[in-house]
Amino acid sequence: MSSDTTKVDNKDSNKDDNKDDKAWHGAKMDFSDAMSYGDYLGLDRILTAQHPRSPNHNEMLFIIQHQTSELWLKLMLHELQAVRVNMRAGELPPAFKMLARVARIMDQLVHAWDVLATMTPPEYTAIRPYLGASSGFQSHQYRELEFILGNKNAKLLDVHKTAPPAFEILDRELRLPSVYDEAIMLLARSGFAIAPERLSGDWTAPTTSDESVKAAWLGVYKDPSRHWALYELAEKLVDLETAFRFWRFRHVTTVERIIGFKTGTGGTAGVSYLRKMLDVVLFPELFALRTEL
Ligand code: HEM
Ligand SMILES: N[C@@H](CC(=O)c1ccccc1NC=O)C(=O)O
Repeated sequence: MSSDTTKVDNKDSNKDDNKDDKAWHGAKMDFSDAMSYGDYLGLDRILTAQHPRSPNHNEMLFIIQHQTSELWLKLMLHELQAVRVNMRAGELPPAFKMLARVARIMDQLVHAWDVLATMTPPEYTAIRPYLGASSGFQSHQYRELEFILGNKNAKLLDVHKTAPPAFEILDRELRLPSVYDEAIMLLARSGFAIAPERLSGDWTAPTTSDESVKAAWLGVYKDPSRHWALYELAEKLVDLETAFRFWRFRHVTTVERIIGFKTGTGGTAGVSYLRKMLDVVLFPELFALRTEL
């Protein structure tokens, strides 16, 4: 009896298997004259760009972790450049959508540390001698992200002086108003009194807290319904900065877990340098005002 049941079940599942076999019926199979998935995505280039230098199994993880991070950085920069254009044009809803996307990408990069943290100190020690003086410190896309968010530092351009395209891009970004500078210009255009020196001139300096800006954001937070768009903008920026802080924290804790307090391959003190970066505040007034609400 029970074997009969089994038989019937098998028969049924075989039938289902047959159905599954045909599920792809009609799929195009010949791409000799048509663009395929791999063609569209340039997979021949992306999937042949992993060149481990050590004989160690774990180097593939290290390479792919960084390559995928650079792709996400590329998308973040693409979105933030459009955010800036939209803010300048007063088109806030599309800017909100893009800012939300950037914060979610940053969250994804925060969680990506879980994958890298599966690499133990001995595993990394086997790879590290093959990295030479290379380091994330030299990531021009990361530096551009810091700059577009207002954490400017002209001295950090030096590392790119022998790589002309990256140098030019960073030099240009250094001189442009950041996304946060654009937000402050919006405050001014909405009628808030912003100190004139905060609205013009040298954009190459890192963001510092300004009393007039803080007073303006306070005005927004004290009457959200009257200034809804600015309120929404402020909260989107706070979301993004919060995700970025988590990323910095996961970086320094993962680095400490893997290399302890060794000097970095890029020449900095390592963990103590990365710990200092935890003090960076991208949008200072947006955090400072909270004490006063
Ligand atoms: C085993 C994993 C990692 C270790 C041991 C490590 C270590 C370090 C160290 C020591 C520094 C300081 C600069 C130096 O002297 O080299 C640094 C900077 C940096 N790393 Fe990593 N890192 C790791 C993974 C990553 C990953 C996955 C990324 C993602 C793209 C990354 C991005 C960066 C960036 C952007 C900087 C510059 C930070 C700044 O200037 O504020 N790192 N890293
Ligand atoms: N700075 C790291 C090396 C490192 O992590 C790294 C090396 C080459 C390419 C990307 C890297 N990732 C981030 O810094 C170290 O000191 O071990």
